[in-house]
Amino acid sequence: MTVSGTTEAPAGTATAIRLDGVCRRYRDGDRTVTALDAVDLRIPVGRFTAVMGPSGSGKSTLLHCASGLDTPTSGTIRIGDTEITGMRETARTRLRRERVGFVFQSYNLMPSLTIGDNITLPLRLADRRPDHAWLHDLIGHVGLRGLLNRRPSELSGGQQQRAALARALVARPDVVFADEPTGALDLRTAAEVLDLFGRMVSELGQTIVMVTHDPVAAARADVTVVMSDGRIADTLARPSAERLAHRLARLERGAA
Ligand SMILES: Nc1ncnc2c1ncn2[C@@H]1O[C@H](COP(=O)(O)OP(=O)(O)OP(=O)(O)O)[C@@H](O)[C@H]1O
Repeated sequence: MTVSGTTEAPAGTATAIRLDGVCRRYRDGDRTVTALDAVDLRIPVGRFTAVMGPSGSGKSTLLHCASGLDTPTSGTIRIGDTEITGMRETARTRLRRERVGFVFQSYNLMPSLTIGDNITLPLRLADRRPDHAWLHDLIGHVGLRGLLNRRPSELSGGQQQRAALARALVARPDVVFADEPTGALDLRTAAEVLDLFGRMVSELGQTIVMVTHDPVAAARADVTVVMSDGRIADTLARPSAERLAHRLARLERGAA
């Protein structure tokens, strides 16, 4: 398993996402902001990886670049064996649709569609037929059987986030990226959603990458990548929430 201070995948584990020397700079008036500063990172297949760090440390930029939503200024990114840097926008869009799933803090379900239609939307967008056995299993896993004809506004926050996870998984993506997925949930519901993420990893071998501010959420992951000033400060295997909170507090005070 990964240990503090390294950014290697655990020995013998395949790599789902690989970043080499990734920089992302933004122009801000006459200033340049370096959001990612020569990041090298391996995200292992079939593991739950959390990304945390102080506000402005580059977590969202890392997620957007690694998922192909944004393009780095320099460096290379691979999803599996496919290098996504240098791809045209249409090819990247297709790759995201086929191989990447997303879960957002605000669920982003379509209010006018039923939960069932929300979950299968990625298949319709990709013009793919549903695999009915998988769909049946998936809906059982996320505990939404019996709620498929409801609209999102008729579900609790936790149920909506479980629907969003099912939508992210329906096309069997290589990796699911989750951006603060528990940010809008109360503690108990957040714990239930994190349990579900953990089960998708341990039971289905799904690769999940989750950006979070919350040390308690990050502590549920197999590996936590801690960011600071656009760099990776640590990669920690199953750290406790206390250790992560302490690490974050030090980084927020500006200590290394
Ligand atoms: N579009 C942009 N234009 C200019 N600067 C940007 C842009 N997007 C991000 N930045 C800057 O890049 C740095 C990293 O931002 P990023 O959003 O990745 O951090 P973060 O760790 O996700 O922050 P938070 O936890 O507050 O969401 C910050 O200094 C931010 O102000």
